[in-house]
Amino acid sequence: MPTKIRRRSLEEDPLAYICAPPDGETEEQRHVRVILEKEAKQISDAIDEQLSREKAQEKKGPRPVKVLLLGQSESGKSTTLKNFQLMYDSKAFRAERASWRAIVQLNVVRSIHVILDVITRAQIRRPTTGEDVPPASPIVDDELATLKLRLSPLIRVEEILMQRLMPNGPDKSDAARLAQLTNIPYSELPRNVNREVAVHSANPWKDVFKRLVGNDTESFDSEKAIDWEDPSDPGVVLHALADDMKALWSHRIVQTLLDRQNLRLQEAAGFFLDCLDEVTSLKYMPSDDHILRARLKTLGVSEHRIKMTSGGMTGSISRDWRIYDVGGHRSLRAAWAPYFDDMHSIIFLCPISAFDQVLAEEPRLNRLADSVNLWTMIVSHKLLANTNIILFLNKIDIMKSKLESGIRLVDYVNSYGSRPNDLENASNCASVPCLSSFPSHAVTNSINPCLDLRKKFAGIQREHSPSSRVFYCHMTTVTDRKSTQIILANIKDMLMHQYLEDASLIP
Ligand SMILES: Nc1nc2c(ncn2[C@@H]2O[C@H](COP(=O)(O)OP(=O)(O)OP(=O)(O)O)[C@@H](O)[C@H]2O)c(=O)[nH]1
Ligand SMILES: [Mg+2]
Repeated sequence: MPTKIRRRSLEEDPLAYICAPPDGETEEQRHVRVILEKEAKQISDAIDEQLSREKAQEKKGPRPVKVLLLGQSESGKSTTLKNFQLMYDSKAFRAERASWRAIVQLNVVRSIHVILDVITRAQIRRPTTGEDVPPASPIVDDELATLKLRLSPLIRVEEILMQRLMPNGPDKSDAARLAQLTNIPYSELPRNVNREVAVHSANPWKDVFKRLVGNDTESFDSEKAIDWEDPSDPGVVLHALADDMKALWSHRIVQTLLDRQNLRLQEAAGFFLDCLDEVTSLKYMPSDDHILRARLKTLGVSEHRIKMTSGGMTGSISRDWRIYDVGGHRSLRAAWAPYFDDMHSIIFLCPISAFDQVLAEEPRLNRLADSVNLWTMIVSHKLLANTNIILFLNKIDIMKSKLESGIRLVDYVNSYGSRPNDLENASNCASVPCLSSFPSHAVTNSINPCLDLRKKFAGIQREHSPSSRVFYCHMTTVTDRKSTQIILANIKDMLMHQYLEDASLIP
């Protein structure tokens, strides 16, 4: 029996609104949610304790500059952190290169599994009776069926990679959460479609991958870190299956099937099928760009310490920075709040290209609408009243290619009207109703989100901030190193300057 739960409004309690249970929650779902919330509360209390210990410690020296990355899942938070590391802690970034090789390999296997699932569905729906299958639906021929069979060793590759990544098995709490959200037992979720690779922040990143790189912690340069002679290295199987994977990806029927299902794999996170020659080569080592494009979901909150130096008229100054990367999945957002106190700056990422998508964890909620709800919650939060807010309207590259391919904004954003379907117009469109007023259960066609995103987000910030504050907005593609590094360098200098001003070191 669905239980009616009164939704608290954004004005009453923004955080409760954002974390509110989905409409029509059943008793069983409520039971699982209550257990998970209890777990989350315990974690949150432990974080509070840890933070107050750290604060006591910090009083002994100069305060570090603290930056919190926020935004929904797949908005680009971890990718922004990677850019920071690449620029200012390149030794640590290099040390992780061998580990990212495994993630890229997992990403490749995942994309292939998505295709194999599509083929399986097409085979099941073979039009023997003709019911509910369009007459022009492509039939999986023998060649494709054989290719599918030949690629079955990839299941073993995935298992080996997952075992190395998570020697203690998948994170059960995440499994429970995902199962609860989809109503399908976790063990029965389609392989690789919903089972995203995720590593909990409690597992230190490098420790997880020591298993891949061996015990020599000093051998940071990746060539030496990998045992190239290891016959069980997943790279060997991937190399052997490279031609079959390429044949599958370029197969006419596969492309038609993907098209029919509106599956735009090229725009999905962790897409590497267009460079299979490179990523399946025997001595493959991911480039910086591949690392930025690799997808690994974040669970929990991880803290990254980087020493930053800023030069100026008064000489150069070094400070410790703490950058916090959080998981953006809906069930993980309750862990954000303990970090709000004492934060210098928030970088909030909104993937604007997601205007035509819904949240994986709440399929009735448009992703742009979710970002706007989150944004409203963040800017109106009292604990963040004096925190700088930097907004990244991210994934501009995907936005551009979507608009160019004819995906019509008007189909998702009613207020866009008959304006031309291009990026410039999309980002300059004015006169739009307040996004936060549209119902969260609305499906894309009936919502009325604004298209003047810059103006709209800035307007919400002005309207909802408890007091006036520093606010910057950038249109970003954080997988693009060059443009992102310019933006991050500016942010670093701005925050350092402000830090010194606050400490009265600059008049
Ligand atoms: N094309 C493109 N891909 C991007 C961009 N920003 C991020 N991505 C990719 O999107 C995927 C998700 O990015 P992440 O940084 O892992 O997202 P996140 O916000 O940390 O997600 P969670 O950890 O689930 O909260 C990765 O594969 C990134 O490479 C962008 O501007 N353009
Ligand atoms: Mg992340």
